[in-house]
Amino acid sequence: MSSPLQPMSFEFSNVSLEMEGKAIITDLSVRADEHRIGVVGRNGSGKSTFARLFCGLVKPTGGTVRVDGIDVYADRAAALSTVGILFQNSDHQIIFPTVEEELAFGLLQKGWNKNQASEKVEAVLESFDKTHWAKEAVHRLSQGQKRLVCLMAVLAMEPKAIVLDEPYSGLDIPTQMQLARTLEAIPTMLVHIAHDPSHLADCSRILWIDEGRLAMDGPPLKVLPAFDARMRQLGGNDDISDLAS
Ligand SMILES: Nc1ncnc2c1ncn2[C@@H]1O[C@H](COP(=O)(O)OP(=O)(O)OP(=O)(O)O)[C@@H](O)[C@H]1O
Repeated sequence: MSSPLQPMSFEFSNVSLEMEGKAIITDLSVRADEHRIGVVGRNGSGKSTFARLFCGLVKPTGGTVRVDGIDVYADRAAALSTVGILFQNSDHQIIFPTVEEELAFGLLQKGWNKNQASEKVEAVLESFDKTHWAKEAVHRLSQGQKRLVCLMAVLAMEPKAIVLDEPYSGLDIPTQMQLARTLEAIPTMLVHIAHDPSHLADCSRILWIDEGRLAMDGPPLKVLPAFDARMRQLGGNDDISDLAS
């Protein structure tokens, strides 16, 4: 997993998304080719929606999303090999009863045969020293363990870019540190959504999304202190009922 960084880029061109008559993302344009990109924003600002658009899981109402030049919504087959997503909630990602089935699913979807898929699953489990998990019932694993299963399933697909939606939420500190080391070694583009700015200090670029728009875009030393100051200001003033809508 310490192979050289692969050149990658993504581009949102005037992307908008409305759901149930409400603007969730509004005219968002951004192009990036950095390998570590952070995304911050308040609850409900549109970060997870950005992640779903990035992976082509939802059709923009306007504009296009291209990752490595591929229109990820229009070309689902190419998108499968291009982008991966680690969902905020592992239970939204996991659909199979055992770890090996979960890891094989995406590969079979990609057109691999059963033998190819099971060889790859074994190799991925081995790279994480988790071969003993192969037959394990996923529902018996802890949240942190499930997160690792989801990450392994994404990595098995060898996507060129991975969106991580709050990968550390609900994990204890040792598990966070282990996961951080694993993520650090991944040679693909990582787009990391986080509430805690300290998790994004190693990113080379930060996108701050606010009310579905790009509020600020730049290096972490510029964006994170501004974001942090604004969040503290809001936290000082806000009533708990005043969640971002
Ligand atoms: N299926 C849906 N239908 C209508 N509105 C939706 C739907 N999914 C999300 N939204 C709305 O879109 C907005 C953005 O949601 P999103 O999950 O992208 O926010 P977020 O920034 O990831 O929030 P959080 O930090 O709380 O995870 C919210 O106002 C949410 O209520």
